[in-house]
Amino acid sequence: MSFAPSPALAPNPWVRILGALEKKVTRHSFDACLKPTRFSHASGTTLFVRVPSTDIQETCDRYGDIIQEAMESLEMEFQEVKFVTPEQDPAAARLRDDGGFAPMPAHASNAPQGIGQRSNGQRPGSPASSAQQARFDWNSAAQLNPRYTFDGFVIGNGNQFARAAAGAVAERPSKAYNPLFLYGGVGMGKTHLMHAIGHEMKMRMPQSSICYVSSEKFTNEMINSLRNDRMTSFRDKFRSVDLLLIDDIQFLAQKERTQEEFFHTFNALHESMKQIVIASDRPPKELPEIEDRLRSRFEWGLIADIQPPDLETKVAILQKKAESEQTTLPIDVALFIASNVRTNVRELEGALVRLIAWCGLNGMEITLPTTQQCLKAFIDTQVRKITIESIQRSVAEQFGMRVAELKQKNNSRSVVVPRQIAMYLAKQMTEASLPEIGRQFGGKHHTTVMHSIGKIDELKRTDKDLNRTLNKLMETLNS
Ligand SMILES: Nc1ncnc2c1ncn2[C@@H]1O[C@H](COP(=O)(O)OP(=O)(O)OP(=O)(O)O)[C@@H](O)[C@H]1O
Repeated sequence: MSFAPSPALAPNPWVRILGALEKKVTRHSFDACLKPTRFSHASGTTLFVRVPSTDIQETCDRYGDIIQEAMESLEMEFQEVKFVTPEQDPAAARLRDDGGFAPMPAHASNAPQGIGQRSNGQRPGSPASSAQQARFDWNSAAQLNPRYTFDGFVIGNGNQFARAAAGAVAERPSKAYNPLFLYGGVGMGKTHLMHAIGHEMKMRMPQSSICYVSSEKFTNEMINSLRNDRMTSFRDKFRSVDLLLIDDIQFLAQKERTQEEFFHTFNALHESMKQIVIASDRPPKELPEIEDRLRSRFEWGLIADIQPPDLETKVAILQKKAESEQTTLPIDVALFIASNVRTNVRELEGALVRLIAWCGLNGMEITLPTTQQCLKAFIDTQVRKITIESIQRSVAEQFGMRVAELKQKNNSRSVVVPRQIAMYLAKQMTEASLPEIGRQFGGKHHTTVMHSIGKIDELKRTDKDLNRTLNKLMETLNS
């Protein structure tokens, strides 16, 4: 029997399963994780269900057993449910290629009223639902993570200024600070704060259109629109929002055409008193490959940084996250995790998720000894973790230069070779992707990183000195 969906007629099997699940999980878990999901498509006996983020995907995967039970009790012929993020979903990819925005347009989800995001009131397939002819339906596409709220954000010394600024912007959009520019290291809560602004504004002004987009997605969509001669609808779409939340702005480095387009989007929104919030891994003045006119606009409003959390804040974050998982975390356990996981809040959460799952699966209570046992390998890797920063430091020391020089736009041989070596080591010794490596070297394009790695690979075959240097650096980093 084939379950290929015919959007207008086929009953939505996922909605029936959700109906059953609603009775089996807590209201909080249902609202946070299951409610934002959408039926994507069916293939054979597998149902594909779209989730807005990998976090939610991980949590939904844990419901495998009760989903199985629900399918059996509903006498469905499906064997399995696969949760896919918009990036992993072929159906979403088709929409993206079509120039639509990646996640879950209301007409693609066949979603029931009352579950998930608000409907825009249009009938699926009606002429007005076409992205070409109607204003883009930001209600269905805002992509806000339901867990990233102000309530779920723990305030500490390192983030209180950014949190206060975000609160002011959400309360008085375009009147408090416009733009608000948030910056800070990896996993420090910039995205969380942006989404929280979106949620708060939506609550205060339900009719407002909110767009959260990474600069990478903005770029990709612009390229698609250029290719398909749809720039007018692209512009209309982004210039029709009341709140634009744009993440990872550093990715606009060297993308001149996208910077130009974003410059006009920024001006159009600012002039019409719409709020703009920008997040970046560094302050505007350290974005050398962003045009001056754009950088100066980033400095128009308020710039707020987020510093790494101190021990107390990390403990409070862990307890808050445990609470939302309905788990009690003893204080000694929270202190142990907080003092051993030193990288960022994302890793902190990773350790907690692992601990809860491990204790749950083994039927064990969360105590200090079980935590030490469960997180041993995790913490060992943390201790040994080689980062791009540590590579940059070692390479800079080896060549008697400053780390900043490795990131600057300087093409003299004395800088290019150490930079290529550092990029090569970053690829070999960390799990960072090419774009991430490029990002940490002053916003270099991933093709530049690829070229650098290729160059070192090639030289290594004949250059003994280079091999000696590489071995020495690897030894230092590993020790
Ligand atoms: N102060 C905080 N309170 C509660 N949770 C936090 C806090 N800071 C960070 N987090 C959590 O840490 C995780 C990573 O945060 P987020 O994705 O916002 O980081 P980011 O700064 O945007 O990182 P990146 O630069 O890698 O995108 C999220 O799950 C977020 O909820």
